[in-house]
Amino acid sequence: MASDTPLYIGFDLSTQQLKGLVVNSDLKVVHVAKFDFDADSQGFSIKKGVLNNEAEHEVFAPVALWLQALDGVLESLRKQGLDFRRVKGISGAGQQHGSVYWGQNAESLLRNLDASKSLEAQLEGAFSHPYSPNWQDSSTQKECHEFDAALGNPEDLAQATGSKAHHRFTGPQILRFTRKHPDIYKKTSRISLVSSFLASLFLGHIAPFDISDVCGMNLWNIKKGAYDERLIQLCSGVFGVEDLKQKLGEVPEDGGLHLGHVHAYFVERFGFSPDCTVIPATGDNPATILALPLLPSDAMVSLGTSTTFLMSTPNYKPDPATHFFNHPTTPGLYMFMLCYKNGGLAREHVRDAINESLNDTPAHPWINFDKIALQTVPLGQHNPTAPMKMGLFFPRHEIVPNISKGQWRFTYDANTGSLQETTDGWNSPQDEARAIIESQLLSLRLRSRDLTQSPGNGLPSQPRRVYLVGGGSKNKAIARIAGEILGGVEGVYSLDVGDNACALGAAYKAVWGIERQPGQTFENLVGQRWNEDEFIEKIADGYQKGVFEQYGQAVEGFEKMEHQVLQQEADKAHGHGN
Ligand SMILES: Nc1ncnc2c1ncn2[C@@H]1O[C@H](COP(=O)(O)OP(=O)(O)O)[C@@H](O)[C@H]1O
Ligand SMILES: O=C(CO)[C@@H](O)[C@H](O)COP(=O)(O)O
Repeated sequence: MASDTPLYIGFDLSTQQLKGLVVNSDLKVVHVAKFDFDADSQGFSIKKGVLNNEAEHEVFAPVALWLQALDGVLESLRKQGLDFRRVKGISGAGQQHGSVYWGQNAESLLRNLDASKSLEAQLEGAFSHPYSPNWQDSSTQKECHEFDAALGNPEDLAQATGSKAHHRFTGPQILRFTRKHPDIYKKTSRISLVSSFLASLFLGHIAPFDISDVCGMNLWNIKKGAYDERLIQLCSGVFGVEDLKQKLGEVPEDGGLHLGHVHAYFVERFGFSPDCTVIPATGDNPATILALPLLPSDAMVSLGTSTTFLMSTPNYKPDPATHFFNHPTTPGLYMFMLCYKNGGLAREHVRDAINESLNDTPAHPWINFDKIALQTVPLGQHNPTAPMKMGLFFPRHEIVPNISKGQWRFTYDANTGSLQETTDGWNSPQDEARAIIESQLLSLRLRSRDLTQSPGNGLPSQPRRVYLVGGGSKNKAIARIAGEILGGVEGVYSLDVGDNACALGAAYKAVWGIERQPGQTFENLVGQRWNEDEFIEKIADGYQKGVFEQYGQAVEGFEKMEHQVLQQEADKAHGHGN
C-alpha cells in the first residue's frame, strides 16, 4: 500500500557528480541516485567533471552538463519508484565558489520551461557564457592581490569576509571575467552561485544567494550582514557598482526560507506535487555539516575531490590561512573550514603509481595503497631516534599553503629540529601511500589546533569526535591514520550514508525548512529525530597516547617544511624576475 507521508530531496551538485537523495520526516534515507559526469554524460569532453586551459591556469565546467545531469538524476529516481507527489520540499548543495552567467533572456526561458523537452535542450541559450569557473581554477592571482589590498591586507579582508582573497573565490573570478570577457559581462543579466543556480532551475526563476554560500565570494561582510561596498566597487571593474549589485541580487538571512513552489516543468515531467517547496540550496561544505547534529567540539573531514576540514563554532576568529562562513541554518553560529585542492585526486596519483609499480590492476583499486599505508610505520620512523619522513604532494596548485604544483620529500629529525630536503631513505612510490595521508592530515592538525580544546582528564587538545565523510570515507586505512594524527577522544566515525553526507545535509535542510516549528533551530529539530545507533558507525580509534604525541612533534617539522618550500618557491619566482 502506497504511503503518503512526506519526503524531501537533497541534491549535491559537486565536482564529479550530481546526486539526489530522498529522506522521510524521520531523517531516514529512502532513495539515492547519482549521475557521474565523466561516466554518464554525453557530448562533453570533460575529465573529472571539468575542462582545463593550462596556459591560463583556468579550470571550468560546462553549465549544460549540469542540466543534463539534473534530468538524469530525476529520471533515475523515477526508475527507482520514487513517488514524486510525496516530495514536500527540495534543497540542495553546490560545489562552492563556481559562478553561472545568465543571459538577458534567462528569466523568460526559465519561466516558460516546457515539460516535453529536456532542460539542456531549452536552457542552453539562457547563459551569456557556457562555462562556470571551477573551484580548482587558479587564474586570478592578480585579482587576489587587488582584493587583499582593497581593505589593506589579507588579515583585514579575512576579518571582513571570513577569508583572505583566494583564486577560486567568486569576487576575484568575477573581476577577472569583467576584464577577459567585457562584452559578455555587459550582456549578463544575473550571476548565480552553483547552489543558487540549482535552486533557480527548480523555481523557474533566478533564486537568491544562500546566506552561508555567499561567504565564499570575498564580497560579503559577515559582521555587517551586507555586501562590502569597497569590495563591490573593486569587483564591478569599469561597469559600476549598481550594475553588479543588480547582477548579484539580494541575500535573505533565513536558510529555511520558502523560496516558492517547483516550476510546472517538474510537476508535468516527473509528477511532483505543485505545492512542493524549494528551500535555499547552500554550498557543499555548509551542507555537509548539516548531515548530523554537529557539536562545536566535533570535527568533520570531507574526503571528496577536495579535502575539507569543517567545524561549527560560535567563535568568529578569522585568519588568512582559514575560512569562516555564516552557518547555513543557525544565526550566531559559524562554519570554520580548511580547504585543499590536492585531496582525492592527489591520493589517486599515488595509488595508481603503486599499482603500476606492482604491475597490478586490482578489482578494488585501493587495496594495495591501503595495505602498504597500514604496513608502513608512522612517519617511516622505525625507532624514536630515526628521522621522520614527510612530504608535500601537490599535482595541482595548492590553496594552503599557496604553492604551485610539485612534489617535495624531506626527512626531519625531531630531536635536533633539523630538516633536510632529500629522497634518501625514501622507497617511492611505496612510502608515499602513508606519507600522502599523513601530509594531508598533519596540515589539518597544524591549522585547526587553536580551535580544539582539552577534553579533560589531562588529555591534550583534540576534537571530541572526528567524522569522516565524502568518497574517501570508505577507506579504513585513512580512518585509522586520521585517528592517530587528529585524535578524537570518542573515536573516528563515518555516516551510514557513506559518501552522501553532503546530499543528506541538503535533504535535512529541506526537512527543517518545511517542518520546523516557529523559532525551532536546525540543531533542535535534527537532534530530536537523530538516531545515533542507526546513522553513524565508529570506524577507528581516535586518540592513542604515544602516537598522537609523536605526530605532535611531526607537526613542528611539517610547519618548517612548508616554510622552506614557500621560501624556495618565492626565491625561484624572484630569480626569474616575476
Ligand atoms: N576507497 C576509497 N579510498 C580512498 N578514496 C576514495 C575511495 N573511494 C572513492 N575515493 C575518492 O573519493 C573522491 C570522490 O569523492 P566524492 O565525495 O564522491 O566527490 P565530490 O568531490 O565530487 O563530491 C574520488 O576522487 C576518489 O579518489
Ligand atoms: O572550494 C571548495 C571549498 O572552498 C571545495 O570544497 C568545493 O566546494 C568543491 O568540493 P567537492 O566537489 O570536493 O565536494
